[in-house]
Amino acid sequence: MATRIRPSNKRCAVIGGSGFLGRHLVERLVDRGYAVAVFDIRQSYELPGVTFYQGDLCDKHALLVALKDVSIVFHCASPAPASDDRALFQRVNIDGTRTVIQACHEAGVQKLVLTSSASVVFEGTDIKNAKEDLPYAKRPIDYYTETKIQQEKMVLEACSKENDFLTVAIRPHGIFGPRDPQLVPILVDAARRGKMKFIIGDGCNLVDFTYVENVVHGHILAAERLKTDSPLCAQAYHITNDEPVRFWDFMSQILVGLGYSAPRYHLPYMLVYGIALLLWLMAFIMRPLVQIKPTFTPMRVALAGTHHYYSCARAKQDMGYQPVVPLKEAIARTVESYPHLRKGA
Ligand SMILES: NC(=O)C1=CN([C@@H]2O[C@H](COP(=O)(O)OP(=O)(O)OC[C@H]3O[C@@H](n4cnc5c(N)ncnc54)[C@H](O)[C@@H]3O)[C@@H](O)[C@H]2O)C=CC1
Ligand SMILES: CC(C)CCC[C@@H](C)[C@H]1CC[C@H]2C3=C(CC[C@]12C)[C@@]1(C)CCC(=O)C[C@@H]1CC3
Repeated sequence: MATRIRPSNKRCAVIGGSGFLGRHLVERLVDRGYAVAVFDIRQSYELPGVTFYQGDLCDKHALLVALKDVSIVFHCASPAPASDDRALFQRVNIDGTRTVIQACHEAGVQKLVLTSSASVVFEGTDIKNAKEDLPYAKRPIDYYTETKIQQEKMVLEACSKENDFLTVAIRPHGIFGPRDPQLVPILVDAARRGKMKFIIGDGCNLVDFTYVENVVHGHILAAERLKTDSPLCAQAYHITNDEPVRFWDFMSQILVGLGYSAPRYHLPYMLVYGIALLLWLMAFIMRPLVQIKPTFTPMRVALAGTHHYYSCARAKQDMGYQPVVPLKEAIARTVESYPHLRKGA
């Protein structure tokens, strides 16, 4: 029988490594002495120790070139949730992830770490300190979440000790930090257009916002602790800041830090949700004629007006996870990193 040569444990690939989370992950991996291959549809930066492979993860042949001699693959590519494009989510998150698994098998990759999402259990109603054993959402709030569920199931089911291929899923929630193209820019855009005067609901709902470096730390711990005899095989792990915060306090701290006023006036949750649903339906019907992108989508309103925070006790127990940057420090670093989004800039 031919002996399979084991690729170096310090050679890994980051699929989606040009993105917000992916780039932070790549930078940390390089600091830790890994040789990194980035596979992405775009190249957004250059870094010593990193080789870029531009391609679509649905293309197995392109992937195989990037995965040569790689022992660990981090899969953190996805279309943006805001794209709301069902066919695209299906193609990239489901068909594409199937292709990633096949390519890993063919390239002799030993570990696959998937970036899933804590939202896989979120149905638009309160979630308080949920553990990972909560069932997947039966009615996911959008196509993005629907395909993240199927993606996670597929990756965890692919775990096979016999075939020397181990998998684990990380479920972050509300990632934020320097270079994030979503949370802070969307918030500032809404504030600049005078849309951040209102608090949806009573403003007491607790939410997890997780600093990007903590999410990166969770991914690297998972990869390094994933072994045949470890409890991590085929498991999902919440990775949070472990400091649930009032959604509107968090938004206010970012806004005030950047020189904008904090939202003050309360609006009933059901009223705003109803309006958002109506606007979403109108945008959907008019899609062939005109592209409308409402700020307050039903998904964002649900996220802004309900409790959704998660226990990371399993990650603490199985991989020794602890957040490395506390929330206060994380908010300060984030605010400082967006000088161009300050009021008046
Ligand atoms: N941002 C957040 O709050 C959260 C994000 N996540 C997950 O974390 C992961 C990373 O998210 P972000 O860094 O925020 O997103 P991002 O949009 O900044 O990065 C995603 C990257 O994937 C790449 N990509 C997309 N389609 C591709 C394809 N077909 N082939 C190759 N590359 C492709 C993009 O070019 C981009 O560089 C995603 O899987 C997302 O579902 C999970 C929970 C929360
Ligand atoms: C206009 C305001 C009411 C809201 C502005 C902030 C929002 C853009 C963000 C607040 C919570 C965020 C969040 C995500 C994206 C950005 C927010 C909606 C995710 C949907 C990103 C992908 C995930 O997997 C789950 C995240 C939950 C929280």
